[in-house]
Amino acid sequence: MSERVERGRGRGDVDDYEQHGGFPVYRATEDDGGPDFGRLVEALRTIQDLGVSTAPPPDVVRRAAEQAEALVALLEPHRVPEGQQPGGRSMGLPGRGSLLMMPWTVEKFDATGVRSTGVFRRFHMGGNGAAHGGTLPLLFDDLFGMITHAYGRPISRTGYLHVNYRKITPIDTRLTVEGQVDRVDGRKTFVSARLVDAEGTLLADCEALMVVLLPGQP
Ligand SMILES: CCCCCCCC(=O)SCCNC(=O)CCNC(=O)[C@H](O)C(C)(C)COP(=O)(O)OP(=O)(O)OC[C@H]1O[C@@H](n2cnc3c(N)ncnc32)[C@H](O)[C@@H]1OP(=O)(O)O
Repeated sequence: MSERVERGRGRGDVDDYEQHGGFPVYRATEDDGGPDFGRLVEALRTIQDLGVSTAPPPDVVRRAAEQAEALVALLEPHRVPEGQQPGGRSMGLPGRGSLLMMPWTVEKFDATGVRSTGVFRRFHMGGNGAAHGGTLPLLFDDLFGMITHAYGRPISRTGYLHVNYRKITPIDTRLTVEGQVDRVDGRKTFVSARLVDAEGTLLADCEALMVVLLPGQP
């Protein structure tokens, strides 16, 4: 991905990252967390699934709480500042190894657009087997960040994001999201994307405005 980062630069209005605002460009790696980081993240996601889909007896709850607290104690001494943790920067892992982002896999990443596939998991569920409505903007917003970056635009933030929920988005079902830059107007980058199932049925579409940050803007 660092290669992609380099390739993306220079196409925007400002190719010097010192000249505009926003967060620093963090170095992205394939396996910054080492060979077991993917296992850890996947186990933590499964714990999130189990946390919302099990009803264990009290003694199991007590033991699970003790083990969870032991894991917290193990990891706690290793906190690092933003940009130094592998979570969110491990480009070889689903969702870049982030517990916040959808654990999806990027299939296409270039200036013509970005495509990603994956499933909404049990812990993403809102009700009746459907993904929570708030998880779709997260999926689209993260995709738009990648699209903007792949297009070579300077660091931008989302000005607005409009989702049309066309059909129920099922959990535990492989889906595809794909989008692209539609138009650039000064600091404004207009982007759009579609979420479809394996048959190509449109589940949701989204359009958004990404605004290039000015120097000093956070
Ligand atoms: C390349 C890496 C990509 C990373 C992607 C990260 C994705 C994210 O999730 S970011 C988090 C969510 N977003 C935020 O927190 C943003 C919070 N808002 C802000 O910081 C500011 O409002 C910001 C920077 C977007 C715009 O503020 P400001 O710099 O004052 O710009 P402003 O002059 O108001 O707007 C610039 C242009 O955009 C337009 N615009 C801005 N917001 C909107 C909006 N909501 N609707 C319509 N137009 C808008 C303005 O009309 C203006 O247009 P024009 O140049 O034609 O007059």
